[in-house]
Formats: sequence, C-alpha cells, structure tokens
Amino acid sequence: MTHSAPAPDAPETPTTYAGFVAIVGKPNVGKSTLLNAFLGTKVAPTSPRPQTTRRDVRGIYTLGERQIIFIDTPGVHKPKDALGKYMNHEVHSALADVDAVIWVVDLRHPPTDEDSLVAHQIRDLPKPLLLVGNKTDAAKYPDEAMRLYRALLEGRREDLETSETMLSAQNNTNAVATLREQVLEGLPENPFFFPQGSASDQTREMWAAEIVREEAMKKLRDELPYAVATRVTRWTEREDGLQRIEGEIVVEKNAHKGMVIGAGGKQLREIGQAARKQLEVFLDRKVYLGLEVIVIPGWREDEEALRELGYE
Ligand SMILES: Nc1nc2c(ncn2[C@@H]2O[C@H](COP(=O)(O)OP(=O)(O)OP(=O)(O)O)[C@@H](O)[C@H]2O)c(=O)[nH]1
Repeated sequence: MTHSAPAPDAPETPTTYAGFVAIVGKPNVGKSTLLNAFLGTKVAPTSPRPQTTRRDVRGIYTLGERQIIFIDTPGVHKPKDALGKYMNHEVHSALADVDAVIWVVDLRHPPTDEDSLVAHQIRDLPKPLLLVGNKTDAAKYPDEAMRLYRALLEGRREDLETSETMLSAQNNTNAVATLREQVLEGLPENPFFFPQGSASDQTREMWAAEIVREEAMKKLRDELPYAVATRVTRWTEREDGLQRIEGEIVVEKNAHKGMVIGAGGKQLREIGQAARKQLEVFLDRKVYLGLEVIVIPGWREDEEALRELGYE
C-alpha cells in the first residue's frame, strides 16, 4: 500500500461558518425591515399593513468566511383561511431547521395574544434566541415594554442561550450591524450553502411580483389587500438594457377587479408606477412594467390556485 502525502504547496481550504437564522414575530413588527437592513438591500416586501410577508424569504449575507441565511417568516397570527394556515406552517417549518432564532417585537406597544403565541412556539427551542425590541425611535416606554416581552420567555431553560437588544430597524444602522456581527460570531462550522454573491434565493420574477404586491397592499383599502396575489408572467430584456416585465394582479371576485383598477384606471396606474420606481432603483435599469388584473374565484381557499401562485 502506498501513501501519497499532500502536495506541500496545496492551498489550505479555509474553515467556513454558515447557518440559518429565522426572523419570527407577529405581523407588522418590522421583520422584513430588519432583514432588509441586515442585507443593506431589499429582498422582502414591507408595508404598514400586517401580514405583508406570505412565504419564507431567504436573505443571504456573506462576509469573509462566514455566511448567514436569514429566513424572514410571515407574521404568526390566528389563521382565517387556507392562505393563513399556509403562512403559519411556513413559520413552523422555518423553525425546525434553523441554527438560531431572532424574535422581533414592537416596543411601541405591550405584548398581545399573538406575541404569546410566538413566545410559546420558540421558548423551549434548544437554539440561541435573540429577542429584538424594535421601533425604539417611536416607543414611549421601551424599557417597560421590553420587560413585558422578556417575561413571555419565563421558564426558558437557563442553559439555553438567550440575548436581547433594542433598536430601530428603520433608522439604526449601527445597532443592526452590531446584531449582525453577533449572529456572524455564533455561526456553526459549515460549508457555504449559497454562492458568495447571492443575496436571496428568490427568482427575480418572485421578487418583482412581491414588490408589485407590496405597492398594491399599500394602496388598497379594507380587506382587499389580503384578497390580492401577484405574479410575473414574462420578463424580457431589451438590447438597450430596458427590463420589460409583465405581471398579473390576481383578485378573488369580479367586483374586486374594478376596485383595484380604480376610476379610469387611476389606481392600477399608481400601483404600477410605484412598483416600477422601486424595481428601477433596485435593478439599476429602466423598467417597463405592464400589469393586468385577473380574477381567480376564491383563490385563497383553493389549494391548487395557491400552488399556482407560488404558495406551496
Ligand atoms: N417607527 C418605526 N417603524 C418601523 C421600524 N421598523 C419597521 N417599521 C415599520 O413597521 C411596518 C411593518 O414593517 P414590516 O417590516 O413590513 O413588518 P413585518 O413584521 O415584516 O410584517 P408582516 O409581513 O406583517 O409579518 C412598516 O410600516 C415599517 O416601515 C422602526 O424601527 N421604527
């Protein structure tokens, strides 16, 4: 038997560290804002409306030998329909496989039942847990609120790693960077899961459709934002760089169609313009965005339609 010694000048493979970190919390606390702040770019939709995030979005941050895959989850809430159930399931499955959990709470208000629901899901997980008190910029009694949120974790085993911080995901770049640093330090030894340059695991079509949905959710009133889905059906690139994107806004009822389009098409035009502006900023290219409103009756309760719209 012969032994071949490694060539003396073979380059040493550096040790890498990588892991998955779930960002959880009830709707509207600022999870997607925090994810975008961690990455310094926009991968997840945000809006003043609760339940903007519907599927798990992965945001990838790589620095030197370390890679974090953040999983932004839909807000945990009491589900009203099949879409709601799907959203809660997304949270549950995200938690099963992660290396650490970031729990975001809104310090402007004391905890509600929905926060207790989240706390209940994560309290006994044998993984490092970071409690992030968000929106300090707008909170009147941040310390008191933080104490109440902390109390929801009472009973968590002492030997499990738990830490906390208060910040504003929207305005506090330094605090966000410090938190990211802390997550980087805690990563387990692993090969990278994604190529170094990638920021997200979404296709560009999914990403653009989410931006259209974000703008639609901001503009529409009452229950309508929740009855809307979006998808990109065609994306072509012209030789001069113009991105031609065609998409659909899907509603549940004929009556909703007119409400999305608005008088003389005004509302649809505004949604399209706002989405196009965002797309142009993030793509750094000129964008043509064509939107059509279509009806898929009762899509939120229709498993097949949900799958077709990418909620699977
Ligand atoms: N004042 C203030 N507002 C914030 C801060 N972070 C987020 N927000 C706002 O809170 C709202 C909700 O933010 P999102 O990031 O969409 O919240 P989310 O938790 O991902 O929401 P869901 O998708 O419903 O789960 C938006 O209007 C944000 O601009 C903050 O630090 N300060």
